[in-house]
Amino acid sequence: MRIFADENMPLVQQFFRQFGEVSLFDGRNVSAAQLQDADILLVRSVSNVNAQLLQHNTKLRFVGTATIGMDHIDQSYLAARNIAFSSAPGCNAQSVVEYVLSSLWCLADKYQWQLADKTVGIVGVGNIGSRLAKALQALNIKLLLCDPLRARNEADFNHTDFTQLCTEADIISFHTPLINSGSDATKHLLNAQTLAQLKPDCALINASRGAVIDNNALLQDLSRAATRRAVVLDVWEQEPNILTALLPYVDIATAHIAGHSIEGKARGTEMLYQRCAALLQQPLQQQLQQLLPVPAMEKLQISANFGLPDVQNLARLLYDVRRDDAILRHYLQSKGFDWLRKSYPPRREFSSLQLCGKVIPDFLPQLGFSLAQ
Ligand SMILES: NC(=O)C1=CN([C@@H]2O[C@H](COP(=O)(O)OP(=O)(O)OC[C@H]3O[C@@H](n4cnc5c(N)ncnc54)[C@H](O)[C@@H]3O)[C@@H](O)[C@H]2O)C=CC1
Ligand SMILES: O=C(O)C(=O)[C@H](O)COP(=O)(O)O
Repeated sequence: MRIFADENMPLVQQFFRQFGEVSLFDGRNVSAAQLQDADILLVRSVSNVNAQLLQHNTKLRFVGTATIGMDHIDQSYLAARNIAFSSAPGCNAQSVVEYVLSSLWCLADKYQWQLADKTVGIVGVGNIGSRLAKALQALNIKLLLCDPLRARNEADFNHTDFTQLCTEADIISFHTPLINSGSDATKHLLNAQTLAQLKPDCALINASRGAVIDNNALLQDLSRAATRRAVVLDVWEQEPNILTALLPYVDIATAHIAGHSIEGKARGTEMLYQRCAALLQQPLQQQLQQLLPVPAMEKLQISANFGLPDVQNLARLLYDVRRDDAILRHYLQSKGFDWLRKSYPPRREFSSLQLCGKVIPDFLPQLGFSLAQ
């Protein structure tokens, strides 16, 4: 069995060698000729899997993307060819939540906000959006939730229409898939018209897909003297060739790494491994927990005096998004966007640090911290 995998897929050898020979490729530049012998194809978001890429391959049985987003996969084409497909739903959801939390804390420091006075609008309340909502509730932050699909299917879902959310939110965080057309399209959901409806100081966070915000319209908006909004962008239109004119206006700019915690990426590989094992009717020989590196900090003692104001310091032990903003601003021009992603420095999730103490406040597990056994 021949397995072809993106070179940026951690632990792929360890998981997949059980099924056969693993060959690695550069996901952004992979060609149809390279993949003609693949039985199993494992990609990340930078490879468009479609008729053109698979034109020379007649034996492919499985395509897996170690990502949540699937906008790079032509699923109808795979179904028509009877090729099994899987994404990795939720694999890096916690990583994105921690990115957004770190961004909020950085903005709160920079602009001296009291986050408890802010109303955060979450657009797209799936795996990431609902975890984020739980974390923000733990921090006593007011929420508006917008998810028309959930509103249609769940009678008790407290939905706020996007237009209303635009006028009422102090901060908006986007967590939708990229949907190009139809009544729930998210492409350019935030455009010149909807940007004009926002409060002049409404902050924006986009860690979903770049094209959910019309980047040219955003540039126009941010260039206006009347606009005073804080902006966090992890994703950009036309990656890797991003609109660099936005950078001076953006408070936190990162290279599509919100989901790139060690756990988030490796969980994606493991989910595809489990799916493949089921498809090939093979036993599971590997488990992520055994393959993850030991974290630099394993345990921390919490005293009875630990309170909500201490959470930010605790979280910063593990991740501060300003590191990634600084790396982008320093290296984007000389090394490029894809280099920033490929050379991403290690980041562990909150759960890697086990908290010990007689009384652990409820808000800590709600934020994703784990308790010592
Ligand atoms: N920056 C990064 O590193 C990462 C980005 N992502 C992006 O985040 C997206 C969301 O991830 P998950 O929460 O795991 O996906 P999910 O599929 O669990 O949830 C997406 C939610 O968006 C809702 N939705 C769809 N259309 C909508 C619309 N027009 N308005 C409002 N809500 C809408 C859906 O009903 C669903 O509840 C992914 O599709 C991916 O594009 C995901 C992981 C990492
Ligand atoms: O899961 C997703 O969707 C993402 O956007 C990933 O976190 C980043 O995807 P890659 O480009 O690393 O595949």
